[in-house]
Amino acid sequence: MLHSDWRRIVIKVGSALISPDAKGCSTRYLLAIARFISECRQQGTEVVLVSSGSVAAGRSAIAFAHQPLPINIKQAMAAVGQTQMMATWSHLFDFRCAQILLTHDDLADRRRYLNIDNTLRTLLANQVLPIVNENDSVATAELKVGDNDNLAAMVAVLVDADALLICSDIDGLYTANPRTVPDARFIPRVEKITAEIYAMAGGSHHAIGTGGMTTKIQAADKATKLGVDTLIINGQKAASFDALLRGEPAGTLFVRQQDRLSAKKHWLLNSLKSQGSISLDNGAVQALLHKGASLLAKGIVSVSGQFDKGDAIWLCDDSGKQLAKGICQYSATELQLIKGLHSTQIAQTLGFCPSEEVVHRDDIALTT
Ligand SMILES: Nc1ncnc2c1ncn2[C@@H]1O[C@H](COP(=O)(O)OP(=O)(O)O)[C@@H](O)[C@H]1O
Ligand SMILES: N[C@@H](CCC(=O)OP(=O)(O)O)C(=O)O
Repeated sequence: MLHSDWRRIVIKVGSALISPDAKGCSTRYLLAIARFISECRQQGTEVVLVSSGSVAAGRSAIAFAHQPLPINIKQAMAAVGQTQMMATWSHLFDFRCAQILLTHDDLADRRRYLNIDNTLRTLLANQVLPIVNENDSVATAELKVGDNDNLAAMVAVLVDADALLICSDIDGLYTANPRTVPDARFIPRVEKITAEIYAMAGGSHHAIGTGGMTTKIQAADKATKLGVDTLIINGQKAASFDALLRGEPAGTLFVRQQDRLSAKKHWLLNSLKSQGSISLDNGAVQALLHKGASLLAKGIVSVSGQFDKGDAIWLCDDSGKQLAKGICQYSATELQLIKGLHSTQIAQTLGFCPSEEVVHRDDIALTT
């Protein structure tokens, strides 16, 4: 049985597993990974896949002999390889897959961040497997996250994942790159990511990987700070997945620094500045405080301040007491129009309905 705390996981698969010979996609390693993903879903764990490999898979289609590859060549390769990569994954599953291509800008812009969050939640709720990659064909160097290890960590935080599994071509973290330092020792568990841990990491040994161990440690750093356990495992060995499915350790575990929910609550309450507030009727207050429910338009009595979709706002009772802070799916202007309405009336009033919830339960932190 998979780790019982893992209700939602993000699995990142590196280029070396998708395209081991850098000549199109191969199922050599993907079969075992696909079987693992299917098994996780059968056990009730939701999965988001972050898949590299578009550049590696499209490499043979675009003529270019020199290294490093210029950006326009990589973009053309990615445009060819992305469709091949998606087709390869889709053939390995008997459920639907969805493609999500992101740039750094999409994650930095609050409005787009929320849209991605809503899309991913909707896909998961409909048992579709989201397959995320960087939008390599359009993103310029300045717009790029740059590597899928960091992208996967951002996605793991975005979807409130319990764990991030980084599947690579090596068993996990060693004290130095074992391909160049033969007596490097394997590290099964990292309690805290320090400068010493960063110093162990070297780059990739092959031309198709991006970042090597450095970007994996950066990813683990980002994710564990926000309550996401991070594992680096060898995706070339089916035994790694069998061990995880039996609830046994595999690879290198970077232990999360604090509970995921308290990390998010801390971030919401202390890092996000509130841009406005809404007051709620008694029914909404009770649902918020005692049922852990999302906030619907029906329970909103009044709106104050000028805030935009994606801003943090205070949720107050009718005396103005601040009960919780949350990320609002609508602007203040839109809320003025839909306050007190049933969710089914939102679309006919605004002409659109990005979300039935005004503030989703995952985006609410109670003050007490
Ligand atoms: N300290 C280290 N421990 C393990 N691997 C390391 C270390 N430093 C560098 N590496 C290299 O990182 C590689 C994995 O990163 P990378 O090639 O980018 O893979 P991926 O395509 O899976 O992202 C390993 O194959 C290894 O050559
Ligand atoms: N987005 C790129 C992959 C970037 C990347 O981080 O690659 P890797 O180090 O193999 O995970 C692609 O699809 O080719």
